[in-house]
Amino acid sequence: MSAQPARDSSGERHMVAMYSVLSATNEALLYAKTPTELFQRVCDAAVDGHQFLTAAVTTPDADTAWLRVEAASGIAASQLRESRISVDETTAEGRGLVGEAYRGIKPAISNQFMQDPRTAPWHAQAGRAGVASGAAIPIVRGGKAYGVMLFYAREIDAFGDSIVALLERMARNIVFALDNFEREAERQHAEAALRRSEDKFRNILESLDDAYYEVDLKGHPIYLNSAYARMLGYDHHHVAERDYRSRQTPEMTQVVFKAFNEVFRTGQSKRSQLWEYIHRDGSTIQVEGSVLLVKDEDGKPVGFRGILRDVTERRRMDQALRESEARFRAMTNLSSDWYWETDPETRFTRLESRETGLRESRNPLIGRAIWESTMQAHLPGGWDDFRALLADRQSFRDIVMQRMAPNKSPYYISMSGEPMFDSSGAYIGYRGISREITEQKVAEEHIHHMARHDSLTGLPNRLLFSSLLNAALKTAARYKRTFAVMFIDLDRFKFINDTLGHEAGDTLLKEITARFKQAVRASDVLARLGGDEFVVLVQEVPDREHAAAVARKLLSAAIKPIELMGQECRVTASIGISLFPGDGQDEQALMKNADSAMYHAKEEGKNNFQFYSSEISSQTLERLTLESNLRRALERQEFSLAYQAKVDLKSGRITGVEALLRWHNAELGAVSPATFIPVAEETGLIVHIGRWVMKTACLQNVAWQKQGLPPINMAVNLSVRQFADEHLLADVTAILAETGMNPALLELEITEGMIVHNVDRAIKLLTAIKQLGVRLAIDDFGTGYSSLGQLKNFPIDTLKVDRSFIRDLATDSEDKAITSAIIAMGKTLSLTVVAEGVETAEQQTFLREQACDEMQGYYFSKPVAPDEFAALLGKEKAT
Ligand SMILES: Nc1nc2c(ncn2[C@@H]2O[C@@H]3COP(=O)(O)O[C@H]4[C@@H](O)[C@H](n5cnc6c(=O)[nH]c(N)nc65)O[C@@H]4COP(=O)(O)O[C@H]3[C@H]2O)c(=O)[nH]1
Repeated sequence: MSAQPARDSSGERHMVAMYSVLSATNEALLYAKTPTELFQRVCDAAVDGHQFLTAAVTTPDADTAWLRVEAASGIAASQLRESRISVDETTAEGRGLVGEAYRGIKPAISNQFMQDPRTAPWHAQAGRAGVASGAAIPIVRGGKAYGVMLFYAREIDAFGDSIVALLERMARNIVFALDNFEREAERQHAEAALRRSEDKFRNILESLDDAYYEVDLKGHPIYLNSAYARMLGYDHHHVAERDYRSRQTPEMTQVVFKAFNEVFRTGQSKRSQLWEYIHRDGSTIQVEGSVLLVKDEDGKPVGFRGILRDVTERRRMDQALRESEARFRAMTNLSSDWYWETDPETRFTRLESRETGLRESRNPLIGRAIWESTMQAHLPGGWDDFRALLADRQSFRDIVMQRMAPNKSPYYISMSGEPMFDSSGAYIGYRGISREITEQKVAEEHIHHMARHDSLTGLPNRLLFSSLLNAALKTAARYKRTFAVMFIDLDRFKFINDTLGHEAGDTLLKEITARFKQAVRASDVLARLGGDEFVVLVQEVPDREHAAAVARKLLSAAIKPIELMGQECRVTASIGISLFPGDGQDEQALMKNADSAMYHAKEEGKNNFQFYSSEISSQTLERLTLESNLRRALERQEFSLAYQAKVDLKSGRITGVEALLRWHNAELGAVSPATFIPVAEETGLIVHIGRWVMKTACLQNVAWQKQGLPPINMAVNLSVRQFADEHLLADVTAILAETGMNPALLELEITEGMIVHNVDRAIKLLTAIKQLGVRLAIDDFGTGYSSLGQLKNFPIDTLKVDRSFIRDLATDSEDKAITSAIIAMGKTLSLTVVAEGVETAEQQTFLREQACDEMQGYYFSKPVAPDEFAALLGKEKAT
């Protein structure tokens, strides 16, 4: 239905009023904050100018099609709120102005409301309110009716075309305002969402451990998170004040600038850049950084953003790890040890060494446990013991493992290890080092063998013999068996050794060893106790005759001729036998008794064997007592020196003195040197004793001179063992220095036997002694094998003619001849000739006639105590 024409008379007045309504509604549009407020203000404005009785804005309920009054103003407002209006065409309430306008999307006008059948349902109500005409104007949005504005006027024909057009404009303005509200709501919504997302984003950035930055194209900070400030040691406020360049070295700034520049140019992000920053405390921190180009909506670059991670500690740890790894590697490279690690099942996972791996090839052990190799563990229970130890997670040190190398030589390693646990304390395997110790082991075994064997003959030594004897004792005692211990001493060995030299002696010992071995059974034990002493443990000896048979075999083995240094020699043996159990129940008794039986055999003329008997032991005891006392004589200060003068045969004046050793023992009394010197020789004690003699004699000589006595030569005897001692020269030198003795006054007496073999050594040693300024004399000359001709090779000063030639000078013409010859030859060699053991005037006269230089003997003086000798010398000085 179209609007009926409004009355002309009131038309203009209406239009003016309508314009003011329109401007009022426009104002409402400006100020209203919500659609409801807007609707109310529009309705108020429409009613305010009394243009309309009532104005309302309605919207249909989408579900029920009933209209909801959003806002209403004017006198019929309250009725309107209560009245039922629908947009449903099928109902009477839906066919009114509002329903029509809504559905038709155009104004529905009723200028004679009370007569209009469309508005019938509301006539009663309208009549009470004085409604004469009505207009429903749709509020059209997006081509659809959003709602309907309803106007009532008190006049008929109130809604002419121009009024309706204005109302339609009003509706459009409302729509504009609604759109604005919606846009604003959307904007606010978007803004809130943005704010929420920004907050979220910022929260995330703030909770980061890594530094986050956003800078503009000039590098000025736009946003830096707090981790950024923390990383550099500043508070948040400070760090934002300055750009990154102030916290970097100029060189680093260049590096960073280049990276940013490249990102700017290429648009490509950069990651894992390694930069350095200067921390607030001045230290340098290492940072791994990324740069991304930030663009605006138009794709124009506006800045950069990225993450910075402080990797100082990580890199320091990496570096430390690398260094420690390098150190470890250098160590394994330097040492010959292997470093190894295993998994929890003790299978090797790592094996490192200078050569990497085991000796023969690569690492056959990787992936295997050590007991899966060909190695054997040197543990009492073998690998079981080792596995038990590992199961207990015990550390172990220097466990020796062994196997045969392909060439059948033994191969040893020593292994040390400890369990490994991870950071949670869980066991993860073993680690340790191993080293090859084959050489050491072989050497140890060699030493072990050497410690138990004699190096010259390869026979068991005293130590090994002792343990074998003890083992034999146990078995024999348990099984009631008998055995014999035989002590064997070679009779002429010392002589051969002294005259033909050590080499000959060694050859002899080896030969005798071979023969003795043949003479006994394999089950018997032959050992060398030292020197020329052997011992045999003869197993299963049922009676004395059996033992005697073995002894006889040994004797005949010894006596067979042997060629030494081109000479045929013979040695004999003396054998002493003790029997188990009759002659002793233990090692000590059996050995001691066999030893004394052996001495008895010697006394019985050598080259025989003797069984132990209680009678012989007393004699042996004597020697043993002597020996044991002698061993303690030095420390007990039982030695002294006697001094025997040497006299010039022409002038009769004392020219020198010989120091002679005396031993006085509390138990044994005065023991003659002829008795104890050989024992001291045999036992080697003579070396210490001889040193003591030389030192005491020198001190005495110096003391006499200090007493004002004239300086005289001091002769000291050297023994075979002393001469053979490699320290002799050093000893003489040291004694001279210690005592302050004039070397020219010292004369060392040696015997021929000492120098005839190993002539080269003797010449060298004697020459060296001479170079000290010390004189040398040949003692007991004439008894040995040396000829005078040989003597000229030695740097000798004095020749002492042996006492045995002097003794019988008066009666023995041969001795006379020999003595004269020795004196004459000595003279031609410019040696001082001294005659020993001069006891009578005849002897003296003879010697003087032969132009012998000096004499020594009881005739002038016996060996005397130092004081006595000093008196003798003092007396002479006085004359
Ligand atoms: N019958 C007789 N004998 C006389 C006469 N004049 C001296 N004697 C003795 O002859 C020995 C001389 O010493 P020797 O030939 O070197 O013989 C020494 C020497 O070989 C050795 N001896 C003594 N003292 C030492 C020493 O300090 N070191 C070494 N290695 N041997 C020593 O012991 C041997 C014996 O020494 P002693 O008993 O002191 O015997 C001394 C001395 O007392 C005499 O007129 N008639």
